[in-house]
Amino acid sequence: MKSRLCALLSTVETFALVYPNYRTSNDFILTFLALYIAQYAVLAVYNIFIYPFYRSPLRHLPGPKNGNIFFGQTLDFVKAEGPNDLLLTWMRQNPDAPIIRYLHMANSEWLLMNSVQACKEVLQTKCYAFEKPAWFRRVVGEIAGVGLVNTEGDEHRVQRKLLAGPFSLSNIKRLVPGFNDKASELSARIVSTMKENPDEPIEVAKIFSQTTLDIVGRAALGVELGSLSTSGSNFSNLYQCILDQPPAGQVISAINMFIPVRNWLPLKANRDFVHATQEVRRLLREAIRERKRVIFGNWDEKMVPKKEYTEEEGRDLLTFMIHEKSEGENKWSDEDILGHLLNFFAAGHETTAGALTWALLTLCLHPTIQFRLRAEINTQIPHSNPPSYTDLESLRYMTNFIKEVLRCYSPSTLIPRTPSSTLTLTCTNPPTVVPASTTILLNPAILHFNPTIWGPDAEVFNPERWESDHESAKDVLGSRDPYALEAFANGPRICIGRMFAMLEMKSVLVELIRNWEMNRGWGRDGSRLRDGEVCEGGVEEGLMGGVKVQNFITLKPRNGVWVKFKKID
Ligand code: HEM
Repeated sequence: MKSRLCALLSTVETFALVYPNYRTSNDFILTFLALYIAQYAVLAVYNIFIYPFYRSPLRHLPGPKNGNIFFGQTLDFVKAEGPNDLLLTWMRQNPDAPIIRYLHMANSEWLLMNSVQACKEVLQTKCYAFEKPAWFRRVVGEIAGVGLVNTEGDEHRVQRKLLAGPFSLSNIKRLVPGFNDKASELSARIVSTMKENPDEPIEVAKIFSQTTLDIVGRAALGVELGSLSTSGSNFSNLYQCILDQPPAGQVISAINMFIPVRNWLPLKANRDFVHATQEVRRLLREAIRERKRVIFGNWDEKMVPKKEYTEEEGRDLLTFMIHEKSEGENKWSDEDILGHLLNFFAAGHETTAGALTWALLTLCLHPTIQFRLRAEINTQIPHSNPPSYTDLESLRYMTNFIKEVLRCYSPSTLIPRTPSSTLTLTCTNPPTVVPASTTILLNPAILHFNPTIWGPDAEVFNPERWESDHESAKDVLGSRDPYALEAFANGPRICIGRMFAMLEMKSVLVELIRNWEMNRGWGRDGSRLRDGEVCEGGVEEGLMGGVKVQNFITLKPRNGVWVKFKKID
C-alpha cells in the first residue's frame, strides 16, 4: 500500500517536473527514483515515529509506554523467559481494561484482547471480519500446510461443515479403543525404560509427543506410525526436527515471521528444517496416492471403492476426505487433502502432548489431587479393562482437572487476527475504531489469570473451581461464561479437535493414574534429579514448580518435565 501510493505520487510529480524540459528518458527514470525514495522515507518516518504516538486512534488505550524507539516491545519479547510473561504483566497492571495496546517492530500497533467481551467480539460476533495475519499464515503454513487452519471466510465455512462429520462426537467415540491401545503402549514404554534404570526419573514431554503423534497418525491415516515403540521412527524424527529446532533454527523461524528468509538461507539449521517439512509432505503425498489406488482400484477399471473403506465404521480421516471430496464440482485435489492432513498432525499433536505434560507436572506437585483422581477412577471404572467412552465421560473430577490444566497451562499462547477493513470494537467505552491490518492478539493465559474473571485465586491450581456449586462461583460470574476458557479458542473457528483431545487425554491419564504413582523428578531449578536425590519443593514455587518454559509459540517446558514412576500393585 505504502509503496503503491509512493509510486503513484512519484509518477505524477515526475511528469509535472520533467515533461516541460524533456531531454532524455534518463531524466524520467532518475527523477522518478529520487522522488520515490524520498517520499517512501518520509512516509516511513511518519508511520514509525509520528502516527503511533500522535495520530493513531488507538494511542489512548492503556498499555506499556516504555518501548524501544524503533522496535517497540519486540526486544522485551525476545528477552522474556516465556511467551506469556510480558502479556501477563500488562494484564496485571490493567486487569479491567478490555483492550491493551502495545507496539511491535517498527512501532506497529498490536491490541491485546483482555476481557471476555473483547474475545467474544473477535472470535464470535465479528469472527469473519477478521483474518489470520500474513506473517502468521506464513509461519503456520510451513508446518501445518494450507487447510482449515489457514482458510478464511466462505471457504472456511464450507470446509468446516464438511470436516464436522469426522470430528462429530459419534465418530470420535469410535476412536476410544485406539486411544486406549496407545495409552497401554505408553505404560509398556515406561516399564521398559525403568528396567534399565528403575529409580531414575523419566522425561515425559518427549514420550507424550510420540504418543499423540501416533494417535493422530492412526485417526488421520489409519496407519501405525510406531513413534512410541520404535526409537527413531521416521515420522516422529521429522516432526521433532520441525518442532524442536536448535537455537539457530528458532532465530531463523522468528526472523522468517517478518522477513521471508526460509528459502535462501544456506545454514544447516535452516536446511534441516526445510528438508523435514518437505519429507513429511512427500510421505503424506505418497499415503494419499496409495489410499486412492486402494479405494478406487486400478484407474482403468470402473471406479468401485473397496468395501472396507466405504463403511462408515472403518473410515479414517484420509479415507473420509477422499471419499467425500473426490468427485463433484468442488472436489479436493491431492494438495487440498495434504493441507488438511498437515493441519491435523500439526494442530493435534504438540498441543495435546503439551497439555498432558503439564497435567503430569501438576499431579507431581499436588499428590492429593493425584490421590483423588485415582479414587474416582477406581470407583467409576472398577474393572481393570480399558475404559469405554461412557466410563471416561463418567469421570467428573477428571474433566474438571483437565479443564483446570488447560486454564493454567494453555498450550496455545498465540491466537492472532487482523481486520480486513477498518472496524469498530464495542467492548470499550467509547468504542474503539481499529484500522485495517492492526494486529489483534488473543492470548488464553491473560484471560485465564485475570482476577476480575476468575477471582483473587486466579493463579492457583484448583480443579474444584469447575464444580457448579463451588463457593466462589457466585462471586466470579465471569468464569461461568464459556468464553472465559480460551484454550481451544471459541466461536466458528473453535478447535475442531477439542472432543478428540479431551477423550484422548482422559484415556492416557486413566491408564497412568490407575497404574503408576507419579512423583517429582526435578529439582528447584527444573533440572532432572539424580539417583537418590529428592526435592520437597513448596508453595512459593507457584504453578511451574521451578520448571522453566521455552519462549515459543506453544507453552513447552525448556528442559522437559522429569517424573519418577512407581508401579501400583
Ligand atoms: C489440548 C489440545 C488442543 C488445543 C489446546 C488446541 C487448541 C486450538 C486452538 C486455540 C485453535 C484456534 C486457533 C485459531 O483460531 O487461531 C485450534 C484450532 C484447530 N485445531 Fe486444535 N487444539 C488441540 C487439539 C487438537 C486436535 C487433537 C486436533 C485434530 C486432530 C486439532 C485440530 C485443529 C484444527 C484443524 C483447527 C483449525 C480450526 C478452524 O480454524 O476452523 N486440535 N486448536
